[in-house]
Amino acid sequence: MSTPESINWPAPAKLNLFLHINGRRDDGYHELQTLFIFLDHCDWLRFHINNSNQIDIRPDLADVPLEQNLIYRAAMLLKQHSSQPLGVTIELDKRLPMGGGIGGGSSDAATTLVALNHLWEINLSVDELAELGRQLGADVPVFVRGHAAFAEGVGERLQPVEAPQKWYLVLVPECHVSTAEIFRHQDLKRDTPKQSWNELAQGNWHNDCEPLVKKNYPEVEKALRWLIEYAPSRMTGTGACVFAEFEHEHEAREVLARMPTWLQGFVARGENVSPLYVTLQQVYARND
Ligand SMILES: C[C@@](CO)(OP(=O)(O)O)[C@H](O)COP(=O)(O)OP(=O)(O)OC[C@H]1O[C@@H](n2ccc(N)nc2=O)[C@H](O)[C@@H]1O
Ligand SMILES: Nc1ncnc2c1ncn2[C@@H]1O[C@H](COP(=O)(O)OP(=O)(O)O)[C@@H](O)[C@H]1O
Repeated sequence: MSTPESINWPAPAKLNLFLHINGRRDDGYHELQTLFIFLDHCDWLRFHINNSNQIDIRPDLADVPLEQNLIYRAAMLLKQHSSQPLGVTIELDKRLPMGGGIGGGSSDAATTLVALNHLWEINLSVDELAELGRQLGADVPVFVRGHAAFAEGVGERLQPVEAPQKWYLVLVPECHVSTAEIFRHQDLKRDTPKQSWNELAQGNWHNDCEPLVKKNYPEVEKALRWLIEYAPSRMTGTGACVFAEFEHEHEAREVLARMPTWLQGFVARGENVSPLYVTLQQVYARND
């Protein structure tokens, strides 16, 4: 029988199939409309719980001090909801590129909240976990809730949607794009009119950050220029990753096989239900 220790918890990537920026609020945050889906391409976390009152993460993340690691911050936030000396050692198998616009850090945080809520027996509701997630970053709640969603406001108003299931080829340019830097930039386009979900569901999607990121990061421009020869292509989030959509896996793999050595990428299936929730259901079923 498997023990809680032997479970690998997925932290899936996301794509923003579109990212429309509708304006800027007085506090500097941006009003946006975006469509989140998950990918079956994940970081993997293993949780060894104990009573040490300590949070350890192995291995260290290069360039991210422990106190800034979103996994550590998520565990510390959750721990405040118990009076016990809760501790954990977390093994992280990091596969998602950092600063790539596919949400690896936010997803790691969400998986930590969901898994430790169960393993530490804290039993917060999904709404309470999503609220903790919101304190860590704009993208954490969608990963906590675990369903593809149309997001509005500054990203906090989520409406679950069913996106058609497709395959994606994601290219990972060799650069990190800072979300804060892009949102601060004076040349960012911020005037896409708001539309209803019914209008947006018809298509005509774009990413308002893409022209600026292409201009400032030649690696992104080069990757898009290569990919667009094979299929309509777009950037996710504030970059740097770019993606193309395919009906069938073999079509995406054929393009992957043609990828020149100066590019890196992967093929993944789009998911409406996060792989995290598939794992959580399996854990519940095992405990019944
Ligand atoms: C815009 C998205 C789309 O998915 O970009 P990616 O990070 O995925 O590339 C996200 O919502 C980002 O979420 P996340 O990366 O969690 O952002 P946060 O840590 O909350 O904010 C980083 C910085 O981005 C800016 N920011 C973020 C969200 C927003 N609606 N308006 C903003 O202006 C703020 O300056 C903030 O300081
Ligand atoms: N566990 C984590 N995984 C990835 N990045 C993290 C993590 N904890 C903190 N960070 C910080 O968050 C930044 C954004 O990470 P990530 O979520 O991967 O990118 P994006 O928001 O562009 O999709 C990283 O550059 C890193 O400094």
